[in-house]
Formats: sequence, C-alpha cells, structure tokens
Amino acid sequence: MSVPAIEFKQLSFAYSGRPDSLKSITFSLRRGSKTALVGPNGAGKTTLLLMCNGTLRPTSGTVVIGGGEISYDARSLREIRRRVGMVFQNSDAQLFAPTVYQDVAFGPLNIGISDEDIGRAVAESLFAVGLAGYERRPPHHLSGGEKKRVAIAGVLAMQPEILIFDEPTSSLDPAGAAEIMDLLDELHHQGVTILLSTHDVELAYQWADDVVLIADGEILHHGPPATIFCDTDLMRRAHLTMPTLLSLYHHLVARRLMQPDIPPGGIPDMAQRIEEITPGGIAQDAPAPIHLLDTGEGVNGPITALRTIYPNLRIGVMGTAAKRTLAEAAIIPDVTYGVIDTSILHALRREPVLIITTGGMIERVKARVLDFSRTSGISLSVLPLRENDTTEEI
Ligand SMILES: Nc1ncnc2c1ncn2[C@@H]1O[C@H](COP(=O)(O)OP(=O)(O)OP(=O)(O)O)[C@@H](O)[C@H]1O
Repeated sequence: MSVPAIEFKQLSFAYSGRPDSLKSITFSLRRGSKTALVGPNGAGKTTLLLMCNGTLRPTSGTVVIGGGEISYDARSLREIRRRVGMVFQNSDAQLFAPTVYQDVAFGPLNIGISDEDIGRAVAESLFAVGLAGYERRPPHHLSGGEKKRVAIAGVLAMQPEILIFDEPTSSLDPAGAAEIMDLLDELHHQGVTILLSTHDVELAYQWADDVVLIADGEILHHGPPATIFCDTDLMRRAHLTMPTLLSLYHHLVARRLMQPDIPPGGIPDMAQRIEEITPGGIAQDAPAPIHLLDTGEGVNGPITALRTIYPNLRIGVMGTAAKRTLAEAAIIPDVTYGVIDTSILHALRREPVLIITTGGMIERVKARVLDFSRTSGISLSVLPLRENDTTEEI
C-alpha cells in the first residue's frame, strides 16, 4: 500500500489555558484523494488543518507528511510549507503585499525561483483562479471573493503536492464557488491531494471522495459521503443536516415512489430516476450525444463544423488550459463550471452539447459519463471530435 499523504497519530491539542480542542485524532489521507473535513462551528476543523503545515504544534501525538514526521525547526517548516499549501478561511490574514503580483510571487521568491519562472508561475496561477490582469491591483482594494482567489493563486504558484483549504467557498458567490470547486477537481486530477474543511453538506456530498466527520474535537466517522450523510444519527450528533438530494431520495423511497437503491450521486442521477417513474417523460427518445474536443486538436474548425449541424449547440469548457485556448480564440462558452453533470443533463434533454477540455480531463469526462450510463442503465455516448471526424464513440 502506498504511503499516505497525511497521517494524524493520536493527536491532541489545547489552546493555552483552554480544554482540548482536538482529542486523540487518528486518521490518514490517501495520496491523491479529495477529502472533506465536515463538522459544526467550533468542532476543531481549522485547528486540525493548521496542524498540517506546522502552523500549530500538537500538545501530544504527531503529524506525518508523506511518511516523514513534521519537525518544527525553521528549515523543516519552510520545506513542509512548500509541499503543503494552505488557504486560510480569512484571506486578509494571508495577503500582505502592496500588489497582487507581489503577493502571489512571495512564495516562489522565497524558495529562490528565477524571475522569469516566477513571472510565468504568477501569470498561470492568476489565470487559473480567473484573475488574469489583476497583477497591479492592491489586494486590500479587492472584494472578499477576489481576495480568496488571490490567496489560492499564491498557493498554486508553489505547486504543492497537498492543498489544505479552510472553507474554500466562504465569501464566494455560488458561481464563483462552483468555479473554485472545479479548479480543485482539476488540481486533484493532476495528482494533488486535497483536504478542505466545510460545514456545507451539499458541497461535501457532491465533491468529496471521502468525508471525515468531526465534532467537539473528535472524529466521529471517516468514509464515503453517501454512508456518512445517510446516517441520521451521525448527522444529529454532528449538528448537521442531510444533503437535500439525499433527503429527497429518502422521502421518495419512504413514500414508495422510488425503489431503494444506491443513493443518487448528483442531479443527473436523480433526474433520470424521476424520469423512469414519471409518465410522459422523453425516456423513449435516445439521449443526444456528448461531443468532446481536446483543445490540442484546434478549436475553431471543429466548433464551426458542429455548429452548422447543431445551431443550438451548447459549449462547456473544463480546465485552465482549455479556458485559456477558448479565450484566445474569442469563443464564449455557455458553461464554465459543473460542466460534466450539466452536459449529461443536456444530453438527457436531447440537446446537443460539446465539452472542450484537454489532458487528463478528457478521461475524467469519459469516466463520469460511463459511470452515469452504468448506474442509470441509460446509454450515453461521448463522441471525441477531431478536425474532420465526429464519429468515434466510446
Ligand atoms: N486562538 C484560539 N484561542 C483559544 N481557543 C480557540 C482559538 N481558536 C479556536 N479556539 C477554540 O477551539 C475550538 C475549535 O475551534 P476551531 O476554530 O478549530 O473550530 P472550527 O470547526 O473550525 O469552527 P468554525 O466552523 O466555526 O470555523 C473552539 O472551541 C474554539 O473556541
């Protein structure tokens, strides 16, 4: 078995003169996993996250990063903070330079990266968080959401192997929050291990592979989201409520309108199940295909060709590189976040859709659509587009 990304071993912690905020915490995070640390106010989430890069030191017990126990001398801490990026809940605590550029450049500058490479890292990180062109702005004149993005860019510029986010979507509007979650998905796909804290059960249910439930400084459970969020006793003990999608599913099952099954993973799954039990749906028609274009193949030709066949084609774009390519080609996409599930919903409504992305994200689209087809029994097709070819089917 591979070495875990992070291990907490019998970790306890008390702020000076206070009772224990963390009580004998033991769990580990798989390398490359995306985990949500979920719990009510005051549960100990922030305190636990601050252990991950040595900002706080346990009163007893240890934190192990990639197989090595954290040491608390200045040199070791510098090295740990390069490998473990941390975005704080309060961005004001993280931003201090006079310009956005200097703020994002601060980390790379401190580890001796050349000016040219720093320029590139800053530009790429700002583009990734949707703030290209903000370089000369003073961070303290930005909105709360923009500050959060600058803080994220500063962490991305260090290319950490582990990302720790304390309430990543707080102070972001819903679309901005969804874009940041998509960015986290992209980073996860590049192999980064992600641990975020939240009390947003909707977000944790739809996004995380694993959920760690914490209340009153203790871990109540660590497991797959559906197992944890379906457990009403656990939810009550953690002062949380069941995600809306699960709650609706349980109500429909209890009223015998729906067969008990694996809980729905997202809106496409739920919409499909409702369509199956509702007369008058369009289930008898075959779904529209989801076209898929790798930006490496060039975007203008295939889009023009597809638009002549489908004038009402919807275009979704996933990932930083693809967004940049589309911006350069002056093509405005219809969907920029939640792209795969939105595209599945369009396909089920028999509306033509094209997803533009690149690299490993191509496989992610195929895997998610295949997974949906398998669980729903509805055969959806993904048609990878090439310059003169729109017919290959998975
Ligand atoms: N600087 C501090 N000094 C003393 N006690 C603190 C300090 N920070 C947090 N605590 C206490 O530690 C406990 C855990 O707080 P923590 O901020 O880790 O919880 P949290 O789960 O992140 O909460 P929230 O969701 O409200 O941000 C709480 O009882 C809190 O009052």
